[in-house]
Amino acid sequence: MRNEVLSIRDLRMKFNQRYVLNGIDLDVREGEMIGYIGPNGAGKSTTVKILLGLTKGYTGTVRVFGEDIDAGSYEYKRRIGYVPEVAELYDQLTASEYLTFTGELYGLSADDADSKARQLMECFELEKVYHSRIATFSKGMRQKVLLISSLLHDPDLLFLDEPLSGLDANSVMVVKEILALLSAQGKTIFYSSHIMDVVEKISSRIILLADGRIAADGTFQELQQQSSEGTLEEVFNQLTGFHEHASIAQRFVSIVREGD
Ligand SMILES: Nc1ncnc2c1ncn2[C@@H]1O[C@H](COP(=O)(O)OP(=O)(O)OP(=O)(O)O)[C@@H](O)[C@H]1O
Repeated sequence: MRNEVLSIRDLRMKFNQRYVLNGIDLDVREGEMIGYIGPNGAGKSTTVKILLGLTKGYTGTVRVFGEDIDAGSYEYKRRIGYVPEVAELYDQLTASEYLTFTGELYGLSADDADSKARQLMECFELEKVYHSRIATFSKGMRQKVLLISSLLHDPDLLFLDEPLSGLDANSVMVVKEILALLSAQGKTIFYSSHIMDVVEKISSRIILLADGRIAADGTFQELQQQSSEGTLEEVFNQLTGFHEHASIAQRFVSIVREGD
Protein backbone atom coordinates (compact mmCIF):
# COMPACT_ATOMS: atom_id res chain seq x y z
CA MET A 1 0.00 0.00 0.00
CA ARG A 2 1.40 3.40 -0.92
CA ASN A 3 1.99 6.02 1.78
CA GLU A 4 -0.77 8.31 2.92
CA VAL A 5 -0.29 11.90 1.80
CA LEU A 6 -3.56 13.47 2.89
CA SER A 7 -6.21 12.46 5.32
CA ILE A 8 -9.18 14.74 5.86
CA ARG A 9 -12.02 14.01 8.27
CA ASP A 10 -15.28 15.95 8.52
CA LEU A 11 -13.76 19.19 7.31
CA ARG A 12 -16.12 22.14 7.67
CA MET A 13 -15.55 25.81 7.11
CA LYS A 14 -17.90 28.74 7.30
CA PHE A 15 -17.58 32.31 6.17
CA ASN A 16 -20.10 34.87 7.45
CA GLN A 17 -22.33 32.20 9.03
CA ARG A 18 -22.54 30.27 5.77
CA TYR A 19 -20.96 26.84 5.46
CA VAL A 20 -18.70 26.71 2.43
CA LEU A 21 -17.34 23.25 3.28
CA ASN A 22 -19.93 20.90 4.66
CA GLY A 23 -18.07 17.82 5.88
CA ILE A 24 -15.30 16.57 3.61
CA ASP A 25 -13.73 13.14 4.09
CA LEU A 26 -10.82 12.37 1.86
CA ASP A 27 -7.77 10.10 1.77
CA VAL A 28 -5.07 10.56 -0.81
CA ARG A 29 -2.04 8.37 -1.40
CA GLU A 30 1.37 8.89 -2.98
CA GLY A 31 1.41 9.18 -6.77
CA GLU A 32 -2.25 9.99 -7.24
CA MET A 33 -3.04 12.52 -9.94
CA ILE A 34 -6.24 14.07 -8.74
CA GLY A 35 -8.49 16.14 -10.95
CA TYR A 36 -10.14 18.44 -8.44
CA ILE A 37 -13.23 19.93 -10.04
CA GLY A 38 -16.48 21.65 -9.13
CA PRO A 39 -18.66 24.62 -10.01
CA ASN A 40 -17.52 28.19 -9.26
CA GLY A 41 -17.75 28.80 -5.54
CA ALA A 42 -17.93 25.07 -4.67
CA GLY A 43 -15.08 25.37 -2.17
CA LYS A 44 -12.06 24.05 -4.10
CA SER A 45 -9.72 26.96 -3.35
CA THR A 46 -10.91 27.04 0.25
CA THR A 47 -9.94 23.37 0.73
CA VAL A 48 -6.55 23.93 -0.84
CA LYS A 49 -5.89 27.04 1.26
CA ILE A 50 -6.74 25.09 4.42
CA LEU A 51 -4.32 22.34 3.40
CA LEU A 52 -1.63 24.96 2.78
CA GLY A 53 -2.21 26.44 6.24
CA LEU A 54 -3.37 29.74 4.70
CA THR A 55 -6.97 29.57 5.96
CA LYS A 56 -7.74 28.96 9.61
CA GLY A 57 -11.00 28.56 11.50
CA TYR A 58 -12.06 25.19 10.11
CA THR A 59 -13.35 22.25 12.11
CA GLY A 60 -12.45 18.63 11.52
CA THR A 61 -9.06 16.97 11.16
CA VAL A 62 -6.54 17.54 8.40
CA ARG A 63 -3.38 15.43 8.22
CA VAL A 64 -0.71 16.09 5.62
CA PHE A 65 2.10 13.49 5.39
CA GLY A 66 0.68 11.98 8.54
CA GLU A 67 0.95 15.20 10.54
CA ASP A 68 -2.02 17.16 11.92
CA ILE A 69 -1.59 20.61 10.38
CA ASP A 70 -3.20 22.20 13.42
CA ALA A 71 -0.30 21.00 15.57
CA GLY A 72 1.70 24.06 14.57
CA SER A 73 4.61 22.50 12.68
CA TYR A 74 5.48 24.19 9.40
CA GLU A 75 7.87 21.48 8.21
CA TYR A 76 5.25 19.80 6.07
CA LYS A 77 4.96 22.95 3.94
CA ARG A 78 8.45 22.40 2.56
CA ARG A 79 7.16 19.32 0.80
CA ILE A 80 4.34 21.21 -0.91
CA GLY A 81 4.32 23.18 -4.15
CA TYR A 82 1.51 25.53 -5.14
CA VAL A 83 0.45 27.31 -8.29
CA PRO A 84 -2.38 29.64 -7.26
CA GLU A 85 -5.16 30.75 -9.56
CA VAL A 86 -4.27 34.39 -9.11
CA ALA A 87 -0.64 34.92 -8.29
CA GLU A 88 1.03 37.77 -6.54
CA LEU A 89 4.16 37.83 -8.63
CA TYR A 90 6.59 40.52 -7.62
CA ASP A 91 6.51 42.47 -10.85
CA GLN A 92 9.48 44.65 -10.05
CA LEU A 93 11.74 41.65 -9.55
CA THR A 94 13.50 39.87 -12.41
CA ALA A 95 12.66 36.18 -12.94
CA SER A 96 16.10 35.36 -11.56
CA GLU A 97 15.52 37.39 -8.38
CA TYR A 98 12.01 36.04 -7.87
CA LEU A 99 12.93 32.40 -8.37
CA THR A 100 16.09 32.58 -6.27
CA PHE A 101 14.04 34.23 -3.53
CA THR A 102 11.26 31.61 -3.57
CA GLY A 103 13.85 28.81 -3.75
CA GLU A 104 15.52 30.19 -0.64
CA LEU A 105 12.16 30.38 1.15
CA TYR A 106 11.84 26.65 0.54
CA GLY A 107 15.28 25.98 1.98
CA LEU A 108 17.54 25.89 -1.09
CA SER A 109 20.81 27.82 -1.07
CA ALA A 110 20.79 30.93 -3.28
CA ASP A 111 23.31 29.32 -5.66
CA ASP A 112 21.34 26.08 -5.99
CA ALA A 113 18.07 27.95 -6.49
CA ASP A 114 19.65 30.19 -9.13
CA SER A 115 21.27 27.34 -11.01
CA LYS A 116 18.12 25.19 -10.99
CA ALA A 117 15.87 28.12 -11.94
CA ARG A 118 18.15 29.07 -14.84
CA GLN A 119 18.06 25.51 -16.23
CA LEU A 120 14.28 25.24 -15.83
CA MET A 121 13.80 28.61 -17.54
CA GLU A 122 15.92 27.24 -20.41
CA CYS A 123 13.58 24.24 -20.72
CA PHE A 124 10.76 26.72 -21.32
CA GLU A 125 12.96 28.72 -23.74
CA LEU A 126 12.95 31.67 -21.38
CA GLU A 127 16.70 31.88 -20.79
CA LYS A 128 16.95 35.23 -22.61
CA VAL A 129 14.54 36.88 -20.17
CA TYR A 130 15.95 35.33 -17.00
CA HIS A 131 17.25 38.73 -15.95
CA SER A 132 14.24 40.73 -17.18
CA ARG A 133 11.61 42.14 -14.89
CA ILE A 134 8.46 40.03 -14.54
CA ALA A 135 6.42 43.19 -15.25
CA THR A 136 7.50 42.85 -18.89
CA PHE A 137 6.36 39.19 -19.20
CA SER A 138 3.31 37.92 -21.12
CA LYS A 139 0.61 35.90 -19.34
CA GLY A 140 2.06 32.57 -20.50
CA MET A 141 5.60 33.57 -19.51
CA ARG A 142 4.36 34.46 -16.03
CA GLN A 143 2.58 31.13 -15.78
CA LYS A 144 5.83 29.33 -16.60
CA VAL A 145 7.66 31.27 -13.88
CA LEU A 146 4.94 30.25 -11.44
CA LEU A 147 5.24 26.61 -12.43
CA ILE A 148 8.99 26.72 -11.99
CA SER A 149 8.70 28.41 -8.60
CA SER A 150 6.27 25.74 -7.41
CA LEU A 151 8.68 22.95 -8.39
CA LEU A 152 12.12 24.33 -7.56
CA HIS A 153 12.28 22.49 -4.22
CA ASP A 154 11.09 19.19 -5.73
CA PRO A 155 7.89 18.98 -3.64
CA ASP A 156 6.11 15.70 -2.93
CA LEU A 157 2.64 17.25 -3.08
CA LEU A 158 1.64 19.75 -5.71
CA PHE A 159 -1.48 21.91 -5.87
CA LEU A 160 -2.14 23.40 -9.26
CA ASP A 161 -4.95 25.83 -9.96
CA GLU A 162 -5.53 26.24 -13.74
CA PRO A 163 -1.83 25.57 -14.40
CA LEU A 164 -2.21 25.69 -18.19
CA SER A 165 -3.77 29.15 -18.12
CA GLY A 166 -2.23 31.29 -20.85
CA LEU A 167 0.10 28.59 -22.18
CA ASP A 168 0.38 28.01 -25.92
CA ALA A 169 -0.38 24.58 -27.41
CA ASN A 170 3.26 23.44 -27.44
CA SER A 171 3.84 24.47 -23.84
CA VAL A 172 0.62 22.72 -22.82
CA MET A 173 2.02 19.46 -24.21
CA VAL A 174 5.28 19.92 -22.33
CA VAL A 175 3.56 20.72 -19.01
CA LYS A 176 1.11 17.82 -19.29
CA GLU A 177 4.07 15.50 -19.90
CA ILE A 178 5.98 16.98 -16.93
CA LEU A 179 2.98 16.30 -14.68
CA ALA A 180 2.62 12.73 -15.96
CA LEU A 181 6.33 12.08 -15.25
CA LEU A 182 6.17 13.59 -11.77
CA SER A 183 3.10 11.53 -10.96
CA ALA A 184 4.75 8.34 -12.26
CA GLN A 185 7.68 9.12 -9.94
CA GLY A 186 5.42 9.15 -6.89
CA LYS A 187 4.53 12.83 -6.61
CA THR A 188 0.95 13.56 -5.62
CA ILE A 189 -0.81 16.18 -7.70
CA PHE A 190 -4.04 18.06 -7.11
CA TYR A 191 -5.04 19.48 -10.44
CA SER A 192 -7.84 22.00 -10.22
CA SER A 193 -9.28 23.20 -13.49
CA HIS A 194 -12.45 24.00 -15.37
CA ILE A 195 -11.06 22.58 -18.62
CA MET A 196 -12.82 19.23 -18.47
CA ASP A 197 -11.18 17.47 -21.41
CA VAL A 198 -7.72 17.98 -19.88
CA VAL A 199 -8.87 16.81 -16.44
CA GLU A 200 -10.51 13.76 -18.06
CA LYS A 201 -7.27 12.79 -19.79
CA ILE A 202 -4.65 13.39 -17.12
CA SER A 203 -6.34 12.36 -13.87
CA SER A 204 -6.02 8.95 -12.24
CA ARG A 205 -8.83 9.98 -9.93
CA ILE A 206 -11.42 12.72 -10.17
CA ILE A 207 -12.99 14.43 -7.18
CA LEU A 208 -16.04 16.56 -7.81
CA LEU A 209 -16.90 19.09 -5.15
CA ALA A 210 -20.38 20.61 -5.13
CA ASP A 211 -21.87 22.76 -2.38
CA GLY A 212 -18.96 22.03 -0.09
CA ARG A 213 -19.35 18.23 -0.31
CA ILE A 214 -17.71 15.54 -2.36
CA ALA A 215 -20.36 14.72 -4.95
CA ALA A 216 -18.28 12.15 -6.84
CA ASP A 217 -14.92 10.44 -6.37
CA GLY A 218 -13.41 7.87 -8.69
CA THR A 219 -11.70 7.24 -12.00
CA PHE A 220 -13.21 8.89 -15.05
CA GLN A 221 -14.67 5.51 -16.06
CA GLU A 222 -16.30 5.12 -12.63
CA LEU A 223 -17.82 8.59 -12.86
CA GLN A 224 -19.12 7.82 -16.34
CA GLN A 225 -20.84 4.68 -15.05
CA GLN A 226 -22.30 6.57 -12.11
CA SER A 227 -23.96 9.13 -14.35
CA SER A 228 -24.31 7.23 -17.66
CA GLU A 229 -22.84 10.17 -19.55
CA GLY A 230 -20.08 10.38 -22.17
CA THR A 231 -17.58 13.16 -21.61
CA LEU A 232 -16.44 14.58 -18.27
CA GLU A 233 -18.17 17.82 -19.21
CA GLU A 234 -21.47 15.93 -19.50
CA VAL A 235 -20.80 13.98 -16.29
CA PHE A 236 -20.08 17.32 -14.57
CA ASN A 237 -23.33 18.87 -15.86
CA GLN A 238 -25.34 15.89 -14.75
CA LEU A 239 -23.78 15.45 -11.31
CA THR A 240 -24.18 19.14 -10.57
CA GLY A 241 -27.76 19.12 -11.87
CA PHE A 242 -27.13 21.66 -14.61
CA HIS A 243 -29.24 21.50 -17.75
CA GLU A 244 -29.98 25.13 -18.56
CA HIS A 245 -27.01 26.26 -20.64
CA ALA A 246 -29.11 26.96 -23.75
CA SER A 247 -31.82 28.96 -21.95
CA ILE A 248 -29.27 30.99 -19.95
CA ALA A 249 -27.31 31.82 -23.10
CA GLN A 250 -30.50 32.78 -24.90
CA ARG A 251 -31.59 35.09 -22.10
CA PHE A 252 -28.11 36.66 -21.90
CA VAL A 253 -28.01 37.41 -25.62
CA SER A 254 -31.55 38.77 -25.66
CA ILE A 255 -30.62 41.23 -22.87
CA VAL A 256 -27.49 42.24 -24.79
CA ARG A 257 -29.61 42.79 -27.92
CA GLU A 258 -32.41 44.66 -26.14
CA GLY A 259 -33.36 47.87 -27.92
CA ASP A 260 -31.71 46.90 -31.23
N1 LIG B 1 -12.17 34.89 2.67
C1 LIG B 1 -13.44 34.67 2.36
N2 LIG B 1 -14.43 35.38 2.95
C2 LIG B 1 -15.73 35.15 2.68
N3 LIG B 1 -16.16 34.23 1.80
C3 LIG B 1 -15.22 33.50 1.17
C4 LIG B 1 -13.83 33.68 1.42
N4 LIG B 1 -13.14 32.80 0.65
C5 LIG B 1 -14.07 32.11 -0.05
N5 LIG B 1 -15.31 32.52 0.27
C6 LIG B 1 -16.57 31.98 -0.27
O1 LIG B 1 -16.48 30.58 -0.22
C7 LIG B 1 -17.11 29.99 -1.35
C8 LIG B 1 -16.16 29.02 -2.00
O2 LIG B 1 -15.11 29.74 -2.60
P1 LIG B 1 -13.85 29.00 -3.29
O3 LIG B 1 -12.92 30.10 -3.74
O4 LIG B 1 -13.33 27.97 -2.38
O5 LIG B 1 -14.56 28.31 -4.53
P2 LIG B 1 -13.92 27.53 -5.76
O6 LIG B 1 -14.56 26.20 -5.82
O7 LIG B 1 -12.43 27.58 -5.70
O8 LIG B 1 -14.47 28.43 -6.98
P3 LIG B 1 -13.86 28.80 -8.43
O9 LIG B 1 -14.11 27.62 -9.30
O10 LIG B 1 -14.71 29.97 -8.85
O11 LIG B 1 -12.41 29.16 -8.27
C9 LIG B 1 -17.56 31.15 -2.24
O12 LIG B 1 -18.94 31.36 -2.03
C10 LIG B 1 -16.76 32.33 -1.73
O13 LIG B 1 -17.46 33.52 -1.87
